[in-house]
Amino acid sequence: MNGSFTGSYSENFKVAVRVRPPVDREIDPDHGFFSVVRVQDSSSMTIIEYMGIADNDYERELSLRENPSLGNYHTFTFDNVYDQNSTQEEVYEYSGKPAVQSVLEGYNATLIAYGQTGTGKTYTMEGFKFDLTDPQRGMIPRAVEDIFNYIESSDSSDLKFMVRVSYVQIYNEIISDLLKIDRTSLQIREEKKRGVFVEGLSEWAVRGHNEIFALMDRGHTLRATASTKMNDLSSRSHAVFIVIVEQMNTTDEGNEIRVGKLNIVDLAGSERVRVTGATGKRLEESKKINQSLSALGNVIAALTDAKARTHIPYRDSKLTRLLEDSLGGNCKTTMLAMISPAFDAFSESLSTLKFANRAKNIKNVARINEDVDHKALLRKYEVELKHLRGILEGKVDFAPDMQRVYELEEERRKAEADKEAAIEALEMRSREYMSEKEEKRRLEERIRMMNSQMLVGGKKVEESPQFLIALEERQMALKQEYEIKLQELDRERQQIEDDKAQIDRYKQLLLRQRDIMIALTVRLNERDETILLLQDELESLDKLNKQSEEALKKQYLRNEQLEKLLQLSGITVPKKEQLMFS
Ligand SMILES: Nc1ncnc2c1ncn2[C@@H]1O[C@H](COP(=O)(O)OP(=O)(O)OP(=O)(O)O)[C@@H](O)[C@H]1O
Repeated sequence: MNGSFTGSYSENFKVAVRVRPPVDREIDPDHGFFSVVRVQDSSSMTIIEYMGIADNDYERELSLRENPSLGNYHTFTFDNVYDQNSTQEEVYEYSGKPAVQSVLEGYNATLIAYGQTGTGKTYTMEGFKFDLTDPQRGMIPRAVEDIFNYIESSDSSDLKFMVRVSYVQIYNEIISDLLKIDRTSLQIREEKKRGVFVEGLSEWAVRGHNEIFALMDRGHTLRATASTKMNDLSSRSHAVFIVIVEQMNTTDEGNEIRVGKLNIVDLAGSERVRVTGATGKRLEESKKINQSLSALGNVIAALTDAKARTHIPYRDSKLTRLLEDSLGGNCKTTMLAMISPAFDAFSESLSTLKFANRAKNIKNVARINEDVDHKALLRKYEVELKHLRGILEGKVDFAPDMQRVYELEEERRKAEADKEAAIEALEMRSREYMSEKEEKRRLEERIRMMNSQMLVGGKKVEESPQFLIALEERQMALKQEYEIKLQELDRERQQIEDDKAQIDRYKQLLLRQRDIMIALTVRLNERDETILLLQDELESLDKLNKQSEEALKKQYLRNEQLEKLLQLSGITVPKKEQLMFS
């Protein structure tokens, strides 16, 4: 890889801290707010650890004023420290703009937002809406605006640009593409020329900020969809928005290509790691966030170890692997650590500051990525264009096929129209998303206002008429809900009883049938016995009959012998019939 080295090492890894203003829940309605953070100037700050016994912010403040030795004062210096009054514009100007400028010069640059949940990572990175007129817009809209302003202001026809974006998420150690729903379980690869990259991650060529905002909107929607399915996914995943700016400068010596890459990293809230009592899926999520953030801590510890360790454990998590170039590699990185100024968040804030303090010692070596890859898209397009021009010129010289030219022109117009329609649809979705976001913000604002009004009234919220009415309404609604539930239960009970009665009827029927069967069986047995008796009787009668016949036969033979004897003796024997009729 060609490229010139730039800046001192420390200039390539910057750490900034932003202290957000207190939010309503951190403000005492009677005494106001007392910050545990003192910002001395634009690069140093102190966080005060209270060692006394006072148990509320007001008394703590008084006792510290009376006896400052009750405080343990932790002082830090960073490249930039932003206090609660600093504006989005200031934060971008000092911590975002230099990264964008580096990208336009062909460097890799990364902005990492780190901190406890609710400390302002999203506010700093995105703001409320992607609107170029909103003063509260964050780093991303401002960076995108700057990139396209730069491109538009370059009036040299020798300079050509191509901007591509990707949006990737790491959730439970699984990498997925937020701009292509079907691309999940992606793998990280490393090539000598390209450095570390996600294989198969979609890249979208964009022509203006609206197209980028539409794509971000799309990524948000995908994250949100997953969030409903997978229970609060968005705040429990790390997300990286990637903007690649390729520029080709045509000079007499040939084409010079520079490829700058901007990674905007929104880490999962660091305090989530401590979720206790979580079970099942949430416990798994917490463990994975814990693992990846402690892997990040280990990489930073290894990179900043005075003994100059050679092994840096990038491969311990997907997050550190993905950020390998940004942490100790070829990149200009800025870590923005966010903290709350409230006493309640003291220990989280102190650990964030210690983490950021260690990160200050990371040394990156950044190079301009010149002609990083012969497959750089701009170069490819240029070669293709040259080839097509050659063909066209050849055709014009010989036989111009005007019909084909018209067809091609028509195709081009159609493709252009399709693209416009797609862009319009994306813009519309972006607007819808923004207005939803705005609506949500307005509602939150109203709730905040109502809460503060109720407190200003000097009454406890629980005693206010609005609260009592709302309570009564809620009770009524609950009562109705229970009544409906009771009716449903009653219906179910009735149904069960009906079913039971039906089963009883079947049971009776079966019992009756069983009795009939038994009676029939008894009768059949009796009949069988009668048949057997009759058979026995018949057999003995047959026997008797046979005996009689035998006796008769014998008698008959004796009679015949007697008759013969009588005849021989001359005695006439009357016939049987004669005897019978005489
Ligand atoms: N500098 C600031 N000025 C005004 N309001 C701020 C600032 N920073 C944060 N806030 C407000 O504090 C609240 C929490 O901020 P935000 O949602 O950006 O936190 P987060 O760190 O991204 O939280 P999470 O990790 O849950 O996404 C929001 O209402 C936001 O508007």
